[in-house]
Amino acid sequence: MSSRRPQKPRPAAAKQLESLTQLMGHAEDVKTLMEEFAEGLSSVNLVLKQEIDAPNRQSNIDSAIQHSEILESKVQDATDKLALMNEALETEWQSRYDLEEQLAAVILDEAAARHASLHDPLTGLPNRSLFENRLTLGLAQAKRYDRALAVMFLDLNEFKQINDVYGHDVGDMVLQTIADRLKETTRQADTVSRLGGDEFVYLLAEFADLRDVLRVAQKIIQAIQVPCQLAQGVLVVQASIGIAIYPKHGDSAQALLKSADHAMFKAKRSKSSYAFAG
Ligand SMILES: Nc1nc2c(ncn2[C@@H]2O[C@H](COP(=O)(O)OP(=O)(O)OP(=O)(O)O)[C@@H](O)[C@H]2O)c(=O)[nH]1
Repeated sequence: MSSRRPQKPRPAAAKQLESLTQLMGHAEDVKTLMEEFAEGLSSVNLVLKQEIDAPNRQSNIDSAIQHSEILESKVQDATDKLALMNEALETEWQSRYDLEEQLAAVILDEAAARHASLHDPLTGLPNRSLFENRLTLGLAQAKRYDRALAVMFLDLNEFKQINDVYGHDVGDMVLQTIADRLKETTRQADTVSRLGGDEFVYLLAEFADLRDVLRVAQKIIQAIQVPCQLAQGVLVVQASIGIAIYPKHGDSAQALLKSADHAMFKAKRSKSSYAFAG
């Protein structure tokens, strides 16, 4: 799991704001120059109009030309400033684009880190932490609406042998196959999680009565027993399930998990596929 803290884009944003403020200053300069230019041009036009009947024609023309040259240089100055502004604006756009990309990457990183902190890397199933959150939430709802809730603790039988005989990689593949089947048998309101090793837990938030819970347990048992077709051969895996019901077998997340775990051992000892707590 990555623990890298995402970079905050704040200093870059402050810099961008400063540059934009400078740009506004430039824009004001250019606006003033343009206003001066328009004013100057109309005064030159006025001089040229008056020139038609003027007694000192030559000196008036000289002064108008001089005035016009000054204006030309001001226009050149404004044009240069505009070019600078364009350049600065392009830089700002590029920097805005970079910041947006940076921000998108930070958001993706955060989402990936959050997902990794709540899921099992081998199977992609919710991990213990996410399961406990959902169980606590489910319990709060069950208490509020006076409903029952079931926790099923599931442990594969003789899984160690698979590792020992076929190797750890094959063991991993079996765990992934079982996890995929468990996902398929889980309804949207329910949660299945891998606690670690060959242990999985189920949270059943909605069911009418115990027969419903048993039906789910049997569905899980059957799904697990479907032979795993691997390059190394065909493997049949079996599981033992312990079932605890709120409020009968516990009224906290820890108490229910503990009761379901004990029931799973009871099932294992009696070689049954499942057993209820108590
Ligand atoms: N391949 C693989 N094996 C794992 C992983 N995590 C734990 N294990 C192994 O899973 C096995 C779990 O064995 P246990 O549940 O104790 O024993 P078991 O053989 O299933 O026996 P019973 O539960 O009594 O039927 C151990 O050998 C662990 O080393 C994993 O991520 N991958």
